[in-house]
Order: sequence, then C-alpha cells, then structure tokens
Amino acid sequence: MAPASHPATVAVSAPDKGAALALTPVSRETEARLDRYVALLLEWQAKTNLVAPSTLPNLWTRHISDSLQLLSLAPLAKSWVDLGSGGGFPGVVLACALAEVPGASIHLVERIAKKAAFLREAIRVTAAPGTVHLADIGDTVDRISGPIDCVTARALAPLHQLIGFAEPWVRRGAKALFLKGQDVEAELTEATKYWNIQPELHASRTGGHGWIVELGSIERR
Ligand SMILES: C[S@@+](CC[C@H](N)C(=O)[O-])C[C@H]1O[C@@H](n2cnc3c(N)ncnc32)[C@H](O)[C@@H]1O
Repeated sequence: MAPASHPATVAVSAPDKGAALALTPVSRETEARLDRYVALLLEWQAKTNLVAPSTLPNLWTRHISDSLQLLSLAPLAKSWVDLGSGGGFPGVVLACALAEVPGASIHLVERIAKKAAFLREAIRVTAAPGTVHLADIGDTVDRISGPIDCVTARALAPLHQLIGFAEPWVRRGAKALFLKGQDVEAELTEATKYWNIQPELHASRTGGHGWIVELGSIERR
C-alpha cells in the first residue's frame, strides 16, 4: 500500500473534472478513456515526473481541457502529430477523443525513453489510436510520411523553434496548433524574424493567460 503522501494517492477533484467537462464536453466513451488515462498518469507520477505536482489538483482543467480544446480548431482533422508529448498533453488526450472518429489517429513523438514507455502504456490502456515514436523530432520527419492534417505541441520550445519543427508537415498541407502562454506576442515577434507566417491567435478556453497559435502556412524568410 502506498504511503499517504505518495503522489499516486492524489485524488481527482470532482469539481475540477466537472468544470473541465463543461468547458470541453466529450462523449461517455471518451470520458471513460480519459479516466483510465488519468488513473495511469497518477500511478506513474509517483516514479516519473510527468506533470508539475502543483498542477495535479487541477489536472482536468489545466491539462485535459487545455488539450481537448484543440479539437474544435481542427474539427475535420483525422491524422495528427504531437511533438514532445511528455506525459501525454495534448497527444494522449487527443488520441482518447479521436477513438470516436473512424480512421483517425495521432503520432506521439518523445525522445525520453521513460516517457515514451508511459505514452505506450497510456495508448494501450485507453485503446486509443496512437503510435509512439521514441525519437528526436528531426528524425521523425521522414518516418511519419503519410498525409498529416494537424501538428500540435505544448510546452516544448519557443515559437520560432516550434515553427522549424512543424515546417516539413505544414509544407505538405498540415495545420499547426501550438499551445502557448502569456509571452506569445514576444515569441511571435521573435519568430517573424525567421519565418513568413500569418498566425491566427485564439484565447485559451481554459482561462489564465494561455493562447493557441494557429498556422496554415510557414515559409522561411
Ligand atoms: C516540458 S515537456 C512538455 C510535455 C507535454 N507536451 C506537456 O505539455 O505536458 C517537453 C517534452 O518534449 C520532449 N522533447 C524536447 N525536445 C524534443 C525533441 N527534439 N524530440 C523529441 N522530444 C523532445 C521532452 O523530452 C519533454 O518530454
């Protein structure tokens, strides 16, 4: 039995989950998959730091809704790539929702073996349509070769670097959706030194000072 202070004993806050599902509603089937994912995340959090411990009480609003909100910005996208998936945000959450969409799937790219192992287990227990790549992003550009509709990333790198990562897929027709914090304007200013972009900015539905940067085209300056 885990000691009382063991992170695996952190309970999910029902009001937080309720608030998250009000913000970003999902089907019963997706909710059941997300419940299995959250249980696994809390179990693994004890041995691998997957999310900042301070965010655990607000796991559903802070991480799950934050991830789910991307779906409404690419409602027709079936083929996704999530770069630097870490503990599975937004990648595993999207996979859980995409299980409802015939033919949809997501590639999860992560270079740390322990995290990739967690991602594989999350995909297994949720039976969600995801493929985990234990690899550096640069090495997956050729490996993930089919048509991709949407490239995502959260908390991975400054915007100008993210744009460089996503550029090969966006050049082949994908849209990029990056979850960003309050410094988005400064990051955009920096990014436009290197890239010709027409960003669309969406305020995060989960409150705080978050933004989603949407890019439909990327050209090197
Ligand atoms: C700060 S974490 C964010 C994880 C997750 N996206 C989230 O929002 O919770 C960044 C993750 O990206 C991974 N990462 C960073 N650079 C990478 C690269 N070049 N190729 C693959 N993974 C990378 C790191 O190992 C780490 O797990």
